[in-house]
Amino acid sequence: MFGFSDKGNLNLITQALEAVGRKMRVLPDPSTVHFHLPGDLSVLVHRKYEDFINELVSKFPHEKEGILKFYDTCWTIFNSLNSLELKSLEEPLYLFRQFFQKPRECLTLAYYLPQNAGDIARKFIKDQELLFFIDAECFIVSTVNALQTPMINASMVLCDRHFGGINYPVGGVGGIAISLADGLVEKGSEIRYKANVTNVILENGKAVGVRLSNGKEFFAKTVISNATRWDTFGKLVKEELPEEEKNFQKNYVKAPSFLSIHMGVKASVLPAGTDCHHFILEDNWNNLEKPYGSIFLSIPTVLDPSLAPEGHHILHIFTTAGIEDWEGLSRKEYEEKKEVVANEIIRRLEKKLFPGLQDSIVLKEVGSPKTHRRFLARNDGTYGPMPRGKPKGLLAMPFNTTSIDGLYCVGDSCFPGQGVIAVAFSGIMCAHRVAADIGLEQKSPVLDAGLLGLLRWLRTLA
Ligand SMILES: NC(=O)c1ccc[n+]([C@@H]2O[C@H](COP(=O)([O-])OP(=O)(O)OC[C@H]3O[C@@H](n4cnc5c(N)ncnc54)[C@H](O)[C@@H]3O)[C@@H](O)[C@H]2O)c1
Ligand SMILES: CC(C)=CCC/C(C)=C/C=C/C(C)=C/C=C/C(C)=C/C=C/C=C(C)/C=C/C=C(C)/C=C/C=C(\C)CCC=C(C)C
Repeated sequence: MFGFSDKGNLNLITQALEAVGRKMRVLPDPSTVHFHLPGDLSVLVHRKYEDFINELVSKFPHEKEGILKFYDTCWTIFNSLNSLELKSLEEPLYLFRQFFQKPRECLTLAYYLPQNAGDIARKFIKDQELLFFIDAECFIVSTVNALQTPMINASMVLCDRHFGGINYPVGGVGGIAISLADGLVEKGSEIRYKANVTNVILENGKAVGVRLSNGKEFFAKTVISNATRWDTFGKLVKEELPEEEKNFQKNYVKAPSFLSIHMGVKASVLPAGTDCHHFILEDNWNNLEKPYGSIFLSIPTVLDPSLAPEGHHILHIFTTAGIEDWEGLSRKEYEEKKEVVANEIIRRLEKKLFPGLQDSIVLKEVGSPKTHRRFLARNDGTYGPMPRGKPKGLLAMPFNTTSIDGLYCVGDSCFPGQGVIAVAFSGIMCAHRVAADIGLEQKSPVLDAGLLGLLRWLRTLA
């Protein structure tokens, strides 16, 4: 996980837990990911920045200068981000204060806001294989290539992995939700589980509450939806799609979902010193973004052996997959297809990394895009938004307010997009905007109207 460090302003998981009086024990991951790429290009992203740069330069010595310039630009952006107090970019008083206190940093961010990582990489780097590598660097966090990945988001992940580092919460990532929920309840909140919202209740065009599938209704001053914008406006709000959302859907499509395999294997199948995270694209760069084209693999027991019985490891293997492949099958066909597709992926891993993998399996569970759709209640099981074409960086991403008074959105279909830290930031922004709107924080209605209008107009330019 990103966001778990004890320094800077971007350790948003640490901060969220702290806010509710919780702290989790974490184990530092010595690397972010081990890339296994076409042409037997192997790159380990070490935690220490210098080690990573040395490794990358050793593979592309002729591009040393370009590599340094590209990643240095990322650091300029990251340092600007990390120096700001993170609050709502839709709240003008805060925004002006930040511009006044940190003009250089804010202007840097404003300058890079409409730009993408691939264009910047091309300014400094000519080697096509290295540009493909930058595509892979972006793809693992955005599900699209570098030309479609906003530079701010790329900089955030390409630097924070070295600054705050990747850290593993002992006991597993499920502990994060449990700790947050415990802390919230202790602070006086109430959480309703198995509460399936089917409607946002509107009164005179204002959101005033929600209705559940069991018919119960809840009323409030403010409704915040963490469902995707496609679900919020396609299912929960029964009105015609507002113009703002039409614009969002014009600029963004649903990213594919995942096929996920969770396996328990005999420990002996992994060579000593195996890294925790791997990304595998065997022999054709053109397959990077294709469904089932590349394979993600995490082995959490490398860091936290207590998760599996002694002598065993857990493998979480996943690859992008679209819902359309999995619709219209009978139960039997569906189960058979999961088996066939999973076995093929396991065969590829066996060939590339772990000979004997198939015979070492003790337990195997396969989830399809339908599983993601069912258990996460996400439209088509989507991983999040993906630009339809080449985006203008983050310019078109909607923030938290919506065209319906009293209704706000958070999550990965809001600025700045996919990723736990990204959605945590969208939560912080939303909390601040709501606090201003209900009178808990300062606000200026005149400036609000001006800024929100300006942002709306900027989005139409993208
Ligand atoms: N790498 C991974 O495997 C992984 C895993 C999980 C999350 N993530 C990150 O998390 C991000 C997603 O975070 P998010 O918060 O936007 O989405 P989310 O899907 O994690 O959270 C949305 C929540 O809303 C609930 N919900 C949806 N519809 C509902 C309804 N009608 N009624 C009641 N509850 C409803 C869901 O159950 C879910 O708990 C992704 O972009 C991804 O980067 C990554
Ligand atoms: C408003 C205007 C107009 C202007 C103004 C200017 C300014 C001031 C601006 C500002 C801005 C800001 C602050 C921004 C922020 C941003 C952020 C925070 C971002 C973030 C991001 C993040 C991200 C993207 C992340 C991501 C991550 C991820 C996705 C991850 C994932 C992972 C996975 C999938 C795993 C892997 C595994 C393997 C390889 C195995």
